[in-house]
Amino acid sequence: MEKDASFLFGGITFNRKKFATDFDRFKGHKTSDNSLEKLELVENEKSEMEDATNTCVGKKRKRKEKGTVPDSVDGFSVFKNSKLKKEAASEENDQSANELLEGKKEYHRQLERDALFRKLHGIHVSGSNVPSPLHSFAELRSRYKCRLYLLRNLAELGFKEPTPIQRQAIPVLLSGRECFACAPTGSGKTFAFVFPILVKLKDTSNDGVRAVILSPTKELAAQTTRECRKLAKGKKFYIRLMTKKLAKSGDFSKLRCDILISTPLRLQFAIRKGKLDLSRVEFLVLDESDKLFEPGLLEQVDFVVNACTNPSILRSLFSATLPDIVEDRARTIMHDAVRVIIGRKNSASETIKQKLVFVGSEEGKLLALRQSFAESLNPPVLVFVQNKERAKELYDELKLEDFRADVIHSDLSQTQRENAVDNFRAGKTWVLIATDVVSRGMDFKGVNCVLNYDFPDAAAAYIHRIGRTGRAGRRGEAITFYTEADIPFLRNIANVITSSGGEVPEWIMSMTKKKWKKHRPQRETISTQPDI
Ligand SMILES: Nc1ncnc2c1ncn2[C@@H]1O[C@H](COP(=O)(O)OP(=O)(O)OP(=O)(O)O)[C@@H](O)[C@H]1O
Repeated sequence: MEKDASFLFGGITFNRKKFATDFDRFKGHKTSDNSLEKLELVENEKSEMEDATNTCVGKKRKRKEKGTVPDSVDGFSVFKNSKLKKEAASEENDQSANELLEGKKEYHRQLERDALFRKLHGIHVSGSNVPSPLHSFAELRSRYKCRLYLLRNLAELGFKEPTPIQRQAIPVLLSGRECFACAPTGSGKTFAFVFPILVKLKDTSNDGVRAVILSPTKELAAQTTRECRKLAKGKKFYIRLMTKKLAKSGDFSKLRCDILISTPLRLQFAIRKGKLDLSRVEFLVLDESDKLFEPGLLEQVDFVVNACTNPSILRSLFSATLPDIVEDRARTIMHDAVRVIIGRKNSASETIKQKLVFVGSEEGKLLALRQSFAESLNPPVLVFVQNKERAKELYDELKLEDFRADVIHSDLSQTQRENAVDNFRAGKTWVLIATDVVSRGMDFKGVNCVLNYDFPDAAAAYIHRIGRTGRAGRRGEAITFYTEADIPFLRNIANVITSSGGEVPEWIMSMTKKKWKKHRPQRETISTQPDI
């Protein structure tokens, strides 16, 4: 983390009023935090009352002892009535005390039920007053008065029940709490932050941009925009993707926009041009937050965060990998945020079968790749290499073969990149050679295999790359080639494999863990052509 991160999110305070929605759901329900407060309040009042009664009784006793208080006398109703009233009041007190006690017990029973339910779904939370997880999408209506169109859209998308991250992060955000969340790749994080935004914004308005979603890449920003529109279907919201053209010449003072999805650079550019006011932004999502916190993007992100000056803004951080340093930073600035971790932090999805393959040297890789494709090519396959030069080289080697290869990297035009993604999605391309430009967040449905032709430069990169397969509960396969030069870094990947239920040879596990600095060795050119 760079030093300048210190002012990231500075000056924003948590608005306690935001608890109101979640408290509301407990109205008439004995388990609310609010009712707990009430309980405590009334209990205090009750004990004060008891003290007062005791004092009275004491005084009465004393007076009685002194013989100054007459017993009730027939015909003197004033004494009789006051005694009856006292008895009735004390009965009422007893009754409400019992009810309150029962309410308190029920509140604790609810906490236990929540804990059990979270355990069942691998949900780990920390923070105060964490709202109960969702048991079903239908609860969104009863608890948060979510509009019917949203539930209809979820049903149309074929979503039967919330994923674990959705079960917990949606209530957190809908309760007006900030959130940092870490959940495996392909586990539905996108809807976990898009859904609350749509519920809370209710309708389109003329107020300007009210929600901003930051994504580290243009591809991911475009995908999130599409997902957002899918969920908002049937409702007139202005959901815009920040394109190059919009950033350059869009006049946001004249353009309706409720939700804006952008990369940090484009957003920074538009703000600097003075045509974009983010002072009314109510929701700011940093998707793939650990990537956004990396040097290079951090300054731009910081700029955007500082432009969102609404004091009651709700910020949230989502990623499949949440390094301690990012979490620590988030903790110091998001004081009342809820932390939601699904499964084990920084681990891969358990639906991916992971395999390490020793290929000796760089030369061995092409051979191993061809052999692997010849034995069992199960398209679509995503092949990751270290950089764009190597992506071009590998593509040159494979383009003439009959497994319909294509390539995507940052040197291609936006249209070429979009075409590469679309063709792969449509099944026209079987093998897509890629750099890390598509390693995060991209939801290519049905990728059967991810092949790390070049060893990833960090454990987080590994988790995101292989996370392009095995999504939304489907099975997937991940193969990672390693050479002699990669061996010192094997242990870090091996840890990811074992923590998601996979097996690795004992000798790898007995290696010492390398303090991971980005492992980007100089690799030999990919070519079977003889050197001239
Ligand atoms: N409740 C649900 N039931 C079934 N499928 C769902 C549900 N929610 C989301 N999905 C689907 O799961 C897939 C993965 O979702 P998404 O892209 O949000 O994952 P993610 O957690 O953001 O992954 P990554 O970490 O790679 O960005 C998508 O195809 C999405 O449509």
